[in-house]
Amino acid sequence: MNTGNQPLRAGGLAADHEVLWVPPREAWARTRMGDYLDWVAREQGYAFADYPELWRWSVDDLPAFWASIWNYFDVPAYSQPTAILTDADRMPDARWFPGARLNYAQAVLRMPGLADGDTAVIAHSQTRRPVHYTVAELRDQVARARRGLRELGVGRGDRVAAYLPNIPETLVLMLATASLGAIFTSCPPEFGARSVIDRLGQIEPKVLVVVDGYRYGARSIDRSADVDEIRSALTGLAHLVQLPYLHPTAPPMSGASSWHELLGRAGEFTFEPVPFEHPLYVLYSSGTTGLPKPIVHGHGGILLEHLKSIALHHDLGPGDRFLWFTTTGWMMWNYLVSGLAVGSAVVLFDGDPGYPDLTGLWELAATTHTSYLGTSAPFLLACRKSGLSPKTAVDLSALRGLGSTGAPLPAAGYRWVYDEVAADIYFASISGGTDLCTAFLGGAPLLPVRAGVMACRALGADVQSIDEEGWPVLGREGELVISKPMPSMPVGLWGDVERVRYRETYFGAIPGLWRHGDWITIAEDGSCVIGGRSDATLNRGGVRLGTAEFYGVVDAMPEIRDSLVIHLSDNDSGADELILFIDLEEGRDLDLALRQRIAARLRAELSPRHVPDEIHQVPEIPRTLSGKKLEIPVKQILRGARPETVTAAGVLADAEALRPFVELRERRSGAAGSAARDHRKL
Ligand SMILES: CC(=O)CC(=O)O
Repeated sequence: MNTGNQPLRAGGLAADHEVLWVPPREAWARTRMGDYLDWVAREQGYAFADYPELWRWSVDDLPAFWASIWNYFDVPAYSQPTAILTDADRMPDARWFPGARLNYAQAVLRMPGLADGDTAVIAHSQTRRPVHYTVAELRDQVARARRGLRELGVGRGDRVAAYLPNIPETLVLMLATASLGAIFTSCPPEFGARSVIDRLGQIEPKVLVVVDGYRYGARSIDRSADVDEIRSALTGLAHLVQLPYLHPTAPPMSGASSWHELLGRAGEFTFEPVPFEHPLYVLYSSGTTGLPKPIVHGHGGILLEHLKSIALHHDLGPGDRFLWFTTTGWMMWNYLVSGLAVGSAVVLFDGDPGYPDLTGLWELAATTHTSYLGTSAPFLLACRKSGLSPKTAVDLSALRGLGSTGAPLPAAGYRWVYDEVAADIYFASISGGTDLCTAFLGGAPLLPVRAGVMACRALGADVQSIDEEGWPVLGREGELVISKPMPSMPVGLWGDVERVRYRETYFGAIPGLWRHGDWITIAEDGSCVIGGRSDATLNRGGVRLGTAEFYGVVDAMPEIRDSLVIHLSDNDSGADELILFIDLEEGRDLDLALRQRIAARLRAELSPRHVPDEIHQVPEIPRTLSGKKLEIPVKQILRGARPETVTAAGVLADAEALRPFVELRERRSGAAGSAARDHRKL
């Protein structure tokens, strides 16, 4: 066992990625992962020399590993499990912790290591003044909301929905709902009525809690008309509760009761004991067609996964302040809430992180003494592009960790973090998603950080890269699969009683393996790089090109704010076109010189195959609300699909962003279009 006196083993690391941070010698003694390793050695007799050994055990002996997580975190339970995992080899029918009865909300509100008067929630908003809850206040609010919901008739299995932003009331509502064994779901108020109805209409909530509107940067957005439309569309809705947010003194709309009434009476701080797989919340994953997929997550799976991930991988615990910039429409919100379960205070933010400029989010981290800040790759890259230096702009002395997700972060983004945020920070780009409500790739505080590389696969996550024939491969790109069950795999899809859709969605392509839809390269040492979505592949002349490496080169050019690349191919006609779209910085134009510079860069840094056939300037790259580029919808539009059929409502950050692609398709398909195409050809 490594006692912390010897340097950690770094053998086998991908040598072509420079090391930007090395864990300090005392990392083992000081981090929660080190503490857990000591505990596993002491209590279970397993001694591991380093992270790779620990990871190997965590996936080879799933029952022993997950039992250790249950015991190390001393999960509060009403009844203990009779087994840890049954039918492990029959994914997706594996069963976790049969016999256990617990409640996620109880475990979260335990807030270990914190006293009643300690800070539990700090919330900043562009709509109202900051709000602060102590541990005792948060518990009291949840108990009140629980009583209010019960008096509205909410019980086990009922659905409670929020059309609320990332504010303490949403967190209180979620925990109160879970405490009753009812099922929570949320849509952020950026979603218009159609998007909300598409989601909530599928799960028929009994209670809906809404805001009247909100401020985003300098803009006020009133949502009363949307609330009216949503209310009329939700047939099973028994109660509408309104939180006065944009207009704090206005009475609730007709037919609605107020949030203050809901919380009017003190309640008991109690919890409904539920089985491990009892539904906790429904998240939505938007495909390119049809309604958003309603993914049901369970109490026990989410609790265990988040305890492991937030405490061991992010190294968070009592005394920490955890801020991840997210809305209530992204799984990172649910992840953030679980920060309380490890004893960290959570910092909530509702508004535009780039308002009045990109310093905004860093300033928030500074004023709230945030110790771990999470954000997205597009945000970090935008900060880099703008020449921002957070370490000189604000006091980040409390910051120990920084996280990024939403898209792969290229090496230049990592370098910027260490140059301009802090040289001694533990940084991790993480990857996972809504379907597992976690990150299964990321960092570990005992591993070095290398530019452009995720340091490891998460504990308990048997992530593999497989080739075309299904063999696991190392050191070359393959399809990302998870080959063994994880407790936070969905307990089902809403309404899919026979689990037909569930099987088809995740296990249909490769029976017995969870196919995630990404390309991944895993190195000998377990570090990994995501190469882009496997369904958005650029496959030129039979050679596969990852979108992530493409963006790494193009987005690094100072003239380019953002980019999107697609590959159009057609076996019948023999078409094989690589088309690049770029959004240029203010005052820049796509002239011949810039086209040639882009081509030269791609040729030199990647290969001649990466040089696009066409480059088009667009006013904006279409992205989802959580920052993901919409490559597939763009490809489908260029192939002739109508925009409303390629994205579900509410997916796009800006619905107008698809228009230029429709226009391009029209130009390309018309006679005038061919002339224009020739003109634009690189
Ligand atoms: C953890 C994640 O993978 C978050 C996301 O990008 O959706």
